[in-house]
Amino acid sequence: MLSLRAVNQFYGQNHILWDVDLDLPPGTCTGVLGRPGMGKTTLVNCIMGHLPVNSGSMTWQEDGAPPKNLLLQPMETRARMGIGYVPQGRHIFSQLTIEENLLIALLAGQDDRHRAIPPMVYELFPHLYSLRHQRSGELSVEQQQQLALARALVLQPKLLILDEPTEGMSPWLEEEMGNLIHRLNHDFGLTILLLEQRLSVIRRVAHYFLLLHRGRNVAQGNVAQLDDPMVNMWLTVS
Ligand SMILES: Nc1ncnc2c1ncn2[C@@H]1O[C@H](COP(=O)(O)OP(=O)(O)OP(=O)(O)O)[C@@H](O)[C@H]1O
Repeated sequence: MLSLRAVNQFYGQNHILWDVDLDLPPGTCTGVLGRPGMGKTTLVNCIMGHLPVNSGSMTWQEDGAPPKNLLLQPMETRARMGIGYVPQGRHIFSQLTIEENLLIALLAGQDDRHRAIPPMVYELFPHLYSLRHQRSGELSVEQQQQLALARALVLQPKLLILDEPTEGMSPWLEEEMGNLIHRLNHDFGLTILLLEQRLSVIRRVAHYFLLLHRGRNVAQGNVAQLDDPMVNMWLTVS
């Protein structure tokens, strides 16, 4: 579905991503791990087109369709092509109602396929349906995270990118979020790229992992290979 090869990115003179390779096969869930500041969000910003890539390639391919050079697609087109994004910190419009937040997200679709909020959104989040006329700023952390997810789903993405979805959540809510991510991946067939500090979540829902350290992928593979020595070397903060 998405392949990155030798992606490099700079903030001014600072070289942030170094030759990053990543493959996201359709229907898989991949966790991106790393200590704070190691380049996870920068990588996603490059995929979404929020930041320019200095060198390397990004190829998007859907079943039976010819591959597309993602780097040639403007930011708005990437969302329409099927890449959904839930940013860290959610960034919902707190003065607007739940429904207004969802309708604004729908505007980005700009075509006949995206005229109404798809039924699966309120099926997944029945609470949001009953509260749909409530201002988003009045929602709990969990409900706000659900809204951020729902907003990314209104354009019915094929790839969903989640940046720290369990941030600020209790262990119980973390488990609920894990269930939801698993459902989106397993039952709805979404390909998922999950940036997550909590190893328990990655181990539970991801098939593959990519470990970033100072902007380089120092390890990647099947999530079963993510053992304690690797965790101690690259993830434990001393
Ligand atoms: N706007 C910016 N201008 C300059 N440098 C930046 C900018 N944003 C991030 N950086 C630097 O890029 C590096 C990678 O940051 P990034 O936010 O991608 O890391 P991260 O792994 O997502 O961290 P976190 O887990 O804290 O979100 C860091 O050294 C950071 O200081």
